[in-house]
Amino acid sequence: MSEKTLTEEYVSKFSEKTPKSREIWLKLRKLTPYGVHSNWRVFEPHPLMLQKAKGSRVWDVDGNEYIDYTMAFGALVVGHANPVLLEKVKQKMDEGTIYGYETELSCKLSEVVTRRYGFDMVRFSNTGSEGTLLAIRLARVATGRSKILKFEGHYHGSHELLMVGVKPDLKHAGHPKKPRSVPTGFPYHVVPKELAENVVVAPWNDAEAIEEIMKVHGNDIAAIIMEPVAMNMGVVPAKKDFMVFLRKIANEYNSLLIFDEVKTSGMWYRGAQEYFGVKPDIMVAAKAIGGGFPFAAVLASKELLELVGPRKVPHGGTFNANPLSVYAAYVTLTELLTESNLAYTHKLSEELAKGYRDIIEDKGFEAHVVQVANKGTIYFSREEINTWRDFVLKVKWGPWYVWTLGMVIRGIIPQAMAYDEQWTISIMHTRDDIQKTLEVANIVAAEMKGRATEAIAIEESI
Ligand SMILES: NCC(=O)CCC(=O)O
Repeated sequence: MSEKTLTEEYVSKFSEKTPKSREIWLKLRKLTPYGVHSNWRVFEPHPLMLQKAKGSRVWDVDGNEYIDYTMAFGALVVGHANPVLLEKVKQKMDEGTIYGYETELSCKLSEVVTRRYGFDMVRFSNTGSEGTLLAIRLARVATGRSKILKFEGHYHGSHELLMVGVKPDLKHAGHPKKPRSVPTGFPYHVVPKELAENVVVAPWNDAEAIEEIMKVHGNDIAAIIMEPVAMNMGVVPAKKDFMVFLRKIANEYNSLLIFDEVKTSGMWYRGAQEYFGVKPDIMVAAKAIGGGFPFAAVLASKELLELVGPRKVPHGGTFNANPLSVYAAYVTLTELLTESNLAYTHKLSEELAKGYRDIIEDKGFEAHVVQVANKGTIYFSREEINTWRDFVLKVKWGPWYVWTLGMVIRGIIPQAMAYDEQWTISIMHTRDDIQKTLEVANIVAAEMKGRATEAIAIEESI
């Protein structure tokens, strides 16, 4: 009888520990595709079904406790069931959940948000997808141009306008310096050809390539949109001089610069502009700023945002600025995601990264850690990852999968359970959590050392 591989061993242990998750998932799979309500939750052999959460911890339906670094894909920098927030929101709920009217608090929150991020005006909605949709619409109307430049591998939500070059299959993606506008879902054309043609795709962190692309398309580009730290190929920050270059070239061609800060707005007090020293024309903030409630904000100058209005640029949404999300965001931004609390998350994140680096060095793994503010990931590759192509071609997925399972079966969810995601550290994580995580990481690494891991192919997760 052949011996089990470590992958097989961990998959068996995972299944043994989570039978109820599996049972529910098998039922759910008959009712919703892949048994998940967001494609990002697909996980082999089955996703976890959670029961409850508190602080840095989550519990699954089998009663297993985990230290969680998914933090709802970064939406929970305040931590699970933050007591300060919940106490207030529970009381607020007695006053009703949604009105379809503005409130005094939506006015106060607009003041807080515009002051914090340094813009004249703001429009609220619920999700990052809605936010990037409005940002693109505004840019097109403001410039009278149709084309958008985005970066290969960057994800801006699940709408057709930007589901191009998101996780392109390299067989179809063309030259690395001049990527093709591959629609997501290829070859099924989820995104109509006419829409994909209006999206010009460029390589991340490659100023030379962008200069050439802008020479061809620059006068038709309404906006350059980016995640300032690319979050769907692990964690790939813009190089600082690249960011300065993007601001400059956008100005040169009269294109707008849009920061999709769905994830980065929860990293620094003033968002990515604080870290990069570059200010966008339009900022889309979401996830963490709502404290775990659906909330997004599109920020821009008065000149740009005043294009929105009846018989002008359409923008609506029944749930926009609903009193619960608004109150949650207000408490989150004024009491919880303070400068000192965010600095605390950065410190823990640095400690985690250092601990992981020590383990990698000690075990001689072909891997490295990237950490920025309260986010980070381990790449099973020694080489630096700067672009989507690097990510696909240089990172090994077998060790990543084994590592993730090895941690999960010992009570640590090291990052969102998708290969392209990262860890998020909340203000409710503790030094003790980091310590425990590193102890487990040491055990998993010791088991992995010297054991081969099966090569696995990466799959589109959207
Ligand atoms: N980085 C991608 C996400 O955060 C998406 C989560 C989801 O839509 O479920």
